[in-house]
Amino acid sequence: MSEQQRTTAIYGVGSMGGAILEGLLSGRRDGDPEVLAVVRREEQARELDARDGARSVAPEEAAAQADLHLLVVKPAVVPELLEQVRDSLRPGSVVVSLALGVSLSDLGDLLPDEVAAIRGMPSTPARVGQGMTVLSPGASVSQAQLDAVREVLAATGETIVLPETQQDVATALSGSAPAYFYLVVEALVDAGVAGGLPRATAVELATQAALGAGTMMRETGEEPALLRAAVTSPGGSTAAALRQLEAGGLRETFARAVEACARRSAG
Ligand SMILES: NC(=O)C1=CN([C@@H]2O[C@H](COP(=O)(O)OP(=O)(O)OC[C@H]3O[C@@H](n4cnc5c(N)ncnc54)[C@H](O)[C@@H]3O)[C@@H](O)[C@H]2O)C=CC1
Ligand SMILES: O=C(O)[C@@H]1CCC=N1
Repeated sequence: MSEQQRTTAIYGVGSMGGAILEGLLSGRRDGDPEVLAVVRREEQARELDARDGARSVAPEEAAAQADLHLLVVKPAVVPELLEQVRDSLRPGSVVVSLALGVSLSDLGDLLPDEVAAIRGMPSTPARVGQGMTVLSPGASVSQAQLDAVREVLAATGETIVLPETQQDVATALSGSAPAYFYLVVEALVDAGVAGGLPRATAVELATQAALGAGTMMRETGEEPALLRAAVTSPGGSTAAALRQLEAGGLRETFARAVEACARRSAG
């Protein structure tokens, strides 16, 4: 994949594929190739064609034209989709499967030898350029191919390369994790409303607290435990709240949640 000819195709534009498409389109510069999108519904195809920088195409056409193929269909759809496009894929192109639990070994069985495979796990904040994609490249992926994939995905947020053996637990801390944070914010909002705040105010306060905490962790690089201690004034209100969270079994609940998520990812 050279800089000039890099064309990306997305197969499946649902929650996750839609988020990646938005990230890619917002990072697109004048002169960049269109992002090709494979969708099933006519109406969705028409909506995509009306967007600047996107074009809906048939699966075989995407396979023949793109250098980088992002599979964002449900895991069970991956085999039939690759069966449909495998003979159209160009030698030297790279298929990145972003489907839960689809292994490099599965991909190897479904792809021609001259097409490289990467297993990945993205996250929906890709929509606003704040996603994380955990990448595990197959043995035949060259450094140049991996760099090119990371460069394309940079428009959707961060990327990290991990061994495939860590994909399941990484899914629990990354791909699925935005949902846990939304749930925490939902719970805080309900509690704030119960305490007398207007719902919109409660959402605004809890959202800013989440954003502020995330930005502090990212920008200071300090351990979360230290940042938490800095909020916890001796004998104060935060200590009273944290004691209740610990009494409610927060850590054990998250330990079980991560374990269940990783188990589900492993199949
Ligand atoms: N939603 C999330 O936060 C994350 C999802 N994923 C993975 O992304 C994949 C998709 O998940 P969601 O977006 O949540 O599901 P979804 O159901 O919202 O989207 C799947 C899309 O694929 C389309 N589709 C089905 N068969 C197709 C075909 N043959 N060709 C083209 N499009 C086809 C469907 O019409 C739908 O729009 C899954 O494999 C999931 O494991 C990974 C990380 C996070
Ligand atoms: O829930 C799921 O199966 C997908 C994979 C990770 C996040 N969402």
